[in-house]
Amino acid sequence: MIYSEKARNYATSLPSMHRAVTAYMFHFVLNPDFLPQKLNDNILPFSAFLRDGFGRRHNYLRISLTEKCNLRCQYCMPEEGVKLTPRNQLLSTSEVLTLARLFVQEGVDKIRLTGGEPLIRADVLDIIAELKKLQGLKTLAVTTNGINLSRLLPKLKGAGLDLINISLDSLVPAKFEFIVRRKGFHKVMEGIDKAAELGYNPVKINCVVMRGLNEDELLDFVALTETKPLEVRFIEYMPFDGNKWNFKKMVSYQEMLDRIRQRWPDLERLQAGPADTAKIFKVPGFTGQLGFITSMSDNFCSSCNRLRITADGNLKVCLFGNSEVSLRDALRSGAPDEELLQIIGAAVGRKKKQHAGMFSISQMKNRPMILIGGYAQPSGPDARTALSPRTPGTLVFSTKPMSPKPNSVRMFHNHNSSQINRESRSNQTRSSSDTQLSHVDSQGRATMVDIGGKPPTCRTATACATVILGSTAFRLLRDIQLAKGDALTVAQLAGIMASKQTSSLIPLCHPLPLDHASIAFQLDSQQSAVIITATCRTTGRTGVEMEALTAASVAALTVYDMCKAVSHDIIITDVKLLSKTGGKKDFNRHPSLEN
Ligand SMILES: Nc1nc2c(ncn2[C@@H]2O[C@H](COP(=O)(O)OP(=O)(O)OP(=O)(O)O)[C@@H](O)[C@H]2O)c(=O)[nH]1
Ligand SMILES: C[S@@+](CC[C@H](N)C(=O)[O-])C[C@H]1O[C@@H](n2cnc3c(N)ncnc32)[C@H](O)[C@@H]1O
Ligand code: SF4
Ligand code: SF4
Repeated sequence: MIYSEKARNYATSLPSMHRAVTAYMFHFVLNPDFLPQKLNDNILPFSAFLRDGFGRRHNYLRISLTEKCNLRCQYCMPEEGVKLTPRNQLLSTSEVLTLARLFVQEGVDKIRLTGGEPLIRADVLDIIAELKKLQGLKTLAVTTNGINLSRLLPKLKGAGLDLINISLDSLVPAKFEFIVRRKGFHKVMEGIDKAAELGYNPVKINCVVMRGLNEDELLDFVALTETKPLEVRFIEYMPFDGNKWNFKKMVSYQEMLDRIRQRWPDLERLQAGPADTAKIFKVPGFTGQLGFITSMSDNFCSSCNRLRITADGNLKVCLFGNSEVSLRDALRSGAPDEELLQIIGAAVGRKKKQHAGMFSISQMKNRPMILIGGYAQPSGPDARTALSPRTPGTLVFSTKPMSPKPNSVRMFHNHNSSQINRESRSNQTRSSSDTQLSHVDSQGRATMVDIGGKPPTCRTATACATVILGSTAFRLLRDIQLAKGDALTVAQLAGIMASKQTSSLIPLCHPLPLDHASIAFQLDSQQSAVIITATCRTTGRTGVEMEALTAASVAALTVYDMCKAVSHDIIITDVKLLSKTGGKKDFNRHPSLEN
């Protein structure tokens, strides 16, 4: 990074004609890490201001034209909308164009207009027409929700729009309206058809896949590519400020691919562009293709070529980074190009190697997606309503889907708890989307179930174990005459301590704060046995039966250990759960033993 900084500083002192070449050479000479990668790169110099410390060249600029939107997608923005930046603080048409010109001059050759909803900005046609005049800009693209598309597209095309990406998360009109909280399904479909009719190929369709909401439509979306020139891209649901992202809502690339491969086993992987967000596939013989945008499970940061300008004029060098610098302020204070470039170069130079991973980014402070441009934030109560396991009930949409399967009826419901709750696996017949084991991921590896979204409740569990001692050991234990001492006192402490260690012993068990743990003994002289009963209580999101079972088992082992000098013929048996309460379904084997 130091090398890049030096290159930039020196370069800005030169006449602009020599700047890029000189900065390039400095980079080459001063940065030892730079050489091997450069040899693989395009030989042409690229502005040092747009190259980061990892050698990534940022030739793709995403400009957010507005913070406003005519939809309220649950994963992107709260129903009431977001607090909007005052109009005078948003970039004007000429400011957008000035900044775009500067970036294109430095090497940006692709600009995507996004938002909010870019097509509700009144001057969008003028902006496109003016951008199109920039020398060096090869691709001008828009990402839109498609509501205004069929009406505007002929003019957008006339103004020079090269590529169009359209968001569509459901093929079921009622579900579409539920997700976006507005009407408009047919308008979006018309927009998609219009794009195909005007020759856009592929027309990219962005579908954010969310568990329990639209994951059951994957195959229907793929089927759309049979005859239409579409690239349907399944996007892993991403966390943004306030969007209540939760690991369990995200359907991973691997899981999606597995499901699609079950239907189309000969799905072919295609070669994607080096900086593409999507991994591309095709069903042989289909007109279109499909893709997966795997920001969460397999990030594509190493080939990142993106920068973004927010509608209020901040440069954001990473979607998941929260450092921003105001180009608007610099522009309005009359900063010349050189100074703007210094600001841009410094920000690009600070860009991190990659985002911090899905757990970290879900914790970090960032803008809501709607205010970044590119995707938005589900926030507010409704996002939870749609997805949270707290919400009881089943939402059923019986509207006939646009599906090639004639009789299928779409349903979506909050079945999350069946997937996250270790208590509730079981006898129920499961839907196909439910068949995955809760402790096994799509690759068959162990996973700890995410219980973060469940409400804490008071939960108890009682388990028992029986230790058959034989008459001599039984008598010595009962009369506290064992050489090792009072077996039941030691076993009682051992059981309590073990209950607190359960999550360390059982790999996929959650650590739980125990409110109480107790061990009781019954002496059965007929059987010469000790019956151990362990009860645990917590206020938490998952049950305590493993704690109770662990406590009973370890107490039993301790009894064994205390008595083994007397007999090796000791049997530990009947380790079982007797009861549990406070979860989705209570369980009671022997009501008489319940606490
Ligand atoms: N991690 C990450 N994901 C991004 C970024 N830009 C876009 N995406 C993801 O890509 C999805 C679709 O974005 P689009 O606006 O269609 O843009 P795009 O994928 O760059 O489009 P193409 O130009 O067709 O490649 C978004 O919803 C994000 O999931 C980025 O900079 N970083
Ligand atoms: C913020 S929107 C802006 C452009 C336009 N309004 C649209 O919906 O296409 C850009 C893209 O981000 C995606 N997006 C928004 N929130 C997201 C999230 N939480 N996770 C993944 N993608 C998201 C949207 O589906 C959309 O394709
Ligand atoms: S994703 Fe966000 S910006 Fe795009 S249509 Fe939905 S609410 Fe609007
Ligand atoms: S997360 Fe940041 S570094 Fe990674 S691809 Fe997106 S913008 Fe680039």
